[in-house]
Amino acid sequence: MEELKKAVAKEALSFVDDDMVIGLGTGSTTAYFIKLLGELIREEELEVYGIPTSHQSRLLAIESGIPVISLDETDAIDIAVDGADEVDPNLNLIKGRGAALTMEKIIEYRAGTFIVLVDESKLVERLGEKMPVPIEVIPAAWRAIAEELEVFNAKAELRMGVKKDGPVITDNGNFILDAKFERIEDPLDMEIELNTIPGVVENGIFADIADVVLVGTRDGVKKLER
Ligand SMILES: O=C[C@H](O)[C@H](O)[C@H](O)COP(=O)(O)O
Repeated sequence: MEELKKAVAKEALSFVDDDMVIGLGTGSTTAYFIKLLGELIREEELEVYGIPTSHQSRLLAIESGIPVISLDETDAIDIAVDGADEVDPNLNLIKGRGAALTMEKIIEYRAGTFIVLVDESKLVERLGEKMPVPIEVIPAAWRAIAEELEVFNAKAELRMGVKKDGPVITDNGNFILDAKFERIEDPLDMEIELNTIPGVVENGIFADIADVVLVGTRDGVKKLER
C-alpha cells in the first residue's frame, strides 16, 4: 500500500512547473508528495510556493524546504494536490479522516487544477459505502447537530482524540462529527444541505471539484479525469 501511495505521489510531480503556487494537502499520501516536491525544488532550482492545508502539511513543507505562503498572500493557486478517503465514479470525494477538511476545501476549491492521489482501495461505487462523512462543527453545537443529522438518516459520533483526552480539536479549534449515512443519493445536494445547518463549519463531501484522480494500482498508476 505504501508503494502505491509513493507511486501516485511521484506521478503528481508531472503537474508541477516553475513559478507555481501549489496547495499542499494533508494525510499520508500527500506526505510523500510534499517530500518529493521539496527534492524537485532543490534539484531543479524551481521557484515554487506551497500553501499548506493543515499544521501537518505546513510543518512537513518547511522540513522539506518548500517555501510556504498563506492564502491571503496570493491571487491564484495553480494546482492543489491531496489524498481522499473515498472516490466515486464521478470523482466526487469524501475527505477529512485527518480532520483537515475545512482548509483543504478552501484551498482546493480555488485551485486551477485539483489533483487527487489515492490507492485503488479508495474507489467506491457510492460515497459513504465504507467511510463516514466528517463534519467540522462549532463545539457548542455538536450535540444539536448530531441529533439533526438523524433527519438525513445519519448516525453521528463525536470523534475522540488519540493521545489526548476528550474530543479531537481541529486546526480551527472545532469538533468533528463522523456521520455514517444509510445512503447518499446525490453528493452535491448533500454537501450543500449539510452546510446549511447552523453550527456546521464545513463537511467532508467534495462534490464536483476534483479535476484529476491518480489511482495507484498493482498494474501501475491510472489517471481518471472529469
Ligand atoms: O483530513 C484529511 C484528509 O482529507 C486526507 O487527505 C484524507 O483523509 C486522505 O488521507 P490518506 O492519504 O492518509 O489516506
